[in-house]
Amino acid sequence: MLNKYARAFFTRVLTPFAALLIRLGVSPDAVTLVGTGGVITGALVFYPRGEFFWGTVVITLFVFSDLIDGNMARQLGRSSRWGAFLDSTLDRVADGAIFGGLALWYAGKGDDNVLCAVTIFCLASGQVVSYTKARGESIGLPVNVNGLVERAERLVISLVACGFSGLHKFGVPHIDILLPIALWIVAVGSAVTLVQRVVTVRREAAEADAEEPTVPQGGEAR
Ligand SMILES: CCCCCCCC/C=C\CCCCCCCC(=O)OC[C@H](COP(=O)(O)O[C@@H]1[C@H](O)[C@H](OP(=O)(O)O)[C@@H](O)[C@H](O)[C@H]1O)OC(=O)CCCCCCC/C=C\CCCCCCCC
Ligand SMILES: Nc1ccn([C@@H]2O[C@H](COP(=O)(O)O)[C@@H](O)[C@H]2O)c(=O)n1
Ligand SMILES: [Mg+2]
Ligand SMILES: [Mg+2]
Repeated sequence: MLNKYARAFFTRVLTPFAALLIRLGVSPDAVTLVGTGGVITGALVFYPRGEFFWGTVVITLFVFSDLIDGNMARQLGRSSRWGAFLDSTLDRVADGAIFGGLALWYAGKGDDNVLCAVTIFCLASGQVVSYTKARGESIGLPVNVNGLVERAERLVISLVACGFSGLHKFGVPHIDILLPIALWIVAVGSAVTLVQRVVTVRREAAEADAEEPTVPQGGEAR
């Protein structure tokens, strides 16, 4: 949903900044790499210590690089297969760091086994949700579904809740309840999205097999 409705807005807002980076000689790949490095640093330095506010500020500053790199590549007319691969692969790394950092908090000083498990479920299910699309497309299916909770939703729900929960350390009472609520929402939403995508791939695969029973290249069991 966000990908559909918010992307156009952020493209307009970020295009001048992307153009500036191009004029400065920065490459899209450099933005992808630096952005991911910033997200990993923010997540793994701050979240395991329960510093949710500052962790979220750092992550937010860098996570928008994911919208800037593609924008730069398109302005340059240099959208490439390599760029698409790098972008998607590093998305998975960044997501792993964000939910991994939160899981480390709950496994350590946060001391909550249930929320630790929910956070690990968010991490794993988010990665599998993305994999369903990538694998479905790699065997030649359109995978014509996005589902309830895509990556942008997972990030916005988690980061907004995390940032506000961090205000608890500055004396705002009860606000830290937002993070557990958000993690449960992301966990349930990701499970629903997974089912939506698997059902779609199953239907599309059956239709494709009925038309052409040969397994496409790269489609063998892995
Ligand atoms: C006192 C209050 C304290 C609060 C502190 C700060 C609060 C922080 C608030 C918000 C931060 C959230 C920002 C997160 C936005 C980033 C979203 C983003 O990067 O989305 C990525 C996505 C890129 O798509 P790609 O095509 O590159 O990625 C594909 C995707 O990963 C697929 O995954 P799947 O969906 O299948 O699971 C993969 O399959 C595929 O391989 C991969 O290529 O971009 C979008 O989707 C575009 C939409 C972006 C919408 C952004 C909405 C932001 C909303 C609110 C912003 C609030 C602004 C706050 C600014 C604060 C500044 C300090
Ligand atoms: N280093 C990069 C990053 C991205 N691309 C291209 O942009 C597409 C992703 O666009 P976003 O707006 O979601 O970032 C990606 O599929 C590539 O085509 C690139 O070429 N190089
Ligand atoms: Mg990107
Ligand atoms: Mg991306």
